[in-house]
Amino acid sequence: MKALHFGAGNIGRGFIGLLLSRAGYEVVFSDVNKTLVDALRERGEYTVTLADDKQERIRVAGVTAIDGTDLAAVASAVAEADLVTTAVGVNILKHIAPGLARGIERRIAAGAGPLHLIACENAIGGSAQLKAHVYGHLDEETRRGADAVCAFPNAAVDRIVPIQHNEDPLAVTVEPFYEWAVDASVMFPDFKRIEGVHYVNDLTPYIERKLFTVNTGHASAAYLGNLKGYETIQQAMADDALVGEVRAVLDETGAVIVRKHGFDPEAHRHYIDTILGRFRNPNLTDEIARVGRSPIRKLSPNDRLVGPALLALEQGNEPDALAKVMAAALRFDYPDDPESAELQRSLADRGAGATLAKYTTLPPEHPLLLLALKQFEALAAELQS
Ligand SMILES: NC(=O)c1ccc[n+]([C@@H]2O[C@H](COP(=O)([O-])OP(=O)(O)OC[C@H]3O[C@@H](n4cnc5c(N)ncnc54)[C@H](O)[C@@H]3O)[C@@H](O)[C@H]2O)c1
Ligand SMILES: O=P(O)(O)OC[C@@H](O)[C@@H](O)[C@H](O)[C@H](O)CO
Repeated sequence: MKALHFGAGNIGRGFIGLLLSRAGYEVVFSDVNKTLVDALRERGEYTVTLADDKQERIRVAGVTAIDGTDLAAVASAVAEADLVTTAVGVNILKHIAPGLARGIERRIAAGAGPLHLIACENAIGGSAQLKAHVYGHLDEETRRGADAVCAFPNAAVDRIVPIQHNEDPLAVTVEPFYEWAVDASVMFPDFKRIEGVHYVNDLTPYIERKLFTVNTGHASAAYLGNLKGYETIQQAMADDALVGEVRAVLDETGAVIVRKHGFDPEAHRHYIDTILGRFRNPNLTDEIARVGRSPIRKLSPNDRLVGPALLALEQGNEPDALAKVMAAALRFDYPDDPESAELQRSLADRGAGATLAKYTTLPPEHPLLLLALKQFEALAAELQS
C-alpha cells in the first residue's frame, strides 16, 4: 500500500508520515524543499524523537520523496497511490491541486480503485477546500468520474511540532500527545483503517473543539506573549498573569463549544488543563514566530479567533478576551512573515479599524470589531504609558 503525502515538513514527518508508516504504508512525500526531498530519497528513513523525559527515538523507514514542482511526477504518484494526505498549510492547497487533478484524470482513464484524499491542515473543512481547488482543474465529465472514485474526508489533527533546529534535516522532535480525527461519513465502504486515527461520523465538534481550544489558546499565548517581549510559548506560559488571560479566552471558547456541541463542562475543563500543560512542555522550545505565523489567516472569519468570537456573540456573550487577542494579533510584527508584513503595512496605511474590517471581512460597525478596536486602543494606551 502506497500513501502519497504532500508536505515533508514538521507535521508531515513528525505525525502523518509516522502513523502511515506504522500502519504499513510505503510513504512517498511530495515537497518543494530540495534538501528534504534529496535526503528522504537518499536515506529512505528518518527519526522522530518524543519530547518527554524518556526522549524515545522512533525510526520511520520505507519512505521516499518526489519533487513537488515536477507536475508529471506528482501526477504519476497520485495515479499510483492508495491514499493521499496533505500537511502543507491551508493556503498552499491551491498549489498542489493541478498535480492532483492530472493524477485523478489518469486514475479515471485507467479504471483505478477509490481514493481518499485527506487534508491534515488547521482549518475547518480543509479537505473540502482541497476538493474545490482540485475540481477547479477538472472538466465537467471528469468531475462526475471523480465523484465516483474520490472522497475528500475532512480531518482534525493535533500534535505540537515546533520548528526544528537539528543538524539532520530529517530529524524531528514532537510532543508525545496526538489526535487525528477523520470524517468517516464520506468515506468509501470497507476502507483500510489507520491505527491511531479516530473515525467519526460528524467531524464538526472535533475540529471546532480542537481549533477553538488548542489553536485559539496557542494563538493567545503567542500574540499576548509577543506584546510582553517573549520569544517562546514556554516563556509566555511561565507568566501567571498571561496564563490567566489565556484561560479567560478559553473560558469564552469553552462556553461556546460546550453549548453548541453539548460537551460535558467538567470534561472540557480537563481538556483545557491538558492543553495548557502541553503548551508548557519543558522538553520543547516552540517559537512565538511559528505559533503566531500567518496572522491574516488567523484573523479570517472561520478561524480560531473570529470564528468562536462570532459564535459567542450569537449566544449572547461578549467575547472581550478574544477581542483582546484579535487586537494583539495586529501587533504581531515579524517582517519575515509575509502576512505579518502585509498586516503592518495595512495598519500604518489604514489604521486598526479598517485593517480589522478588511481581514475579518466583517462590516466596520460590527459589534466584534468595535470590541476589538476598544481593546486595541487600550493596548496602545498601555504600551505608551
Ligand atoms: N506543526 C504543528 O504543530 C502542526 C500541528 C497540527 C497541524 N499543523 C498544520 O499542518 C500544516 C503544516 O504545518 P507544519 O508545521 O508541518 O509546516 P512546515 O512548514 O514544517 O511544513 C510544510 C511543508 O510543506 C512544504 N510545501 C510547501 N509548498 C508545497 C507544495 N506546493 N507541494 C508540496 N509541499 C509543499 C514545505 O516545503 C514544508 O516542508 C499546516 O496546515 C499546519 O497548520 C501543524
Ligand atoms: O499551524 P498554525 O499556523 O495553524 O497554528 C500554529 C500552532 O498553533 C499549531 O501548529 C499547533 O502547534 C498545532 O495545531 C497543534 O496541534
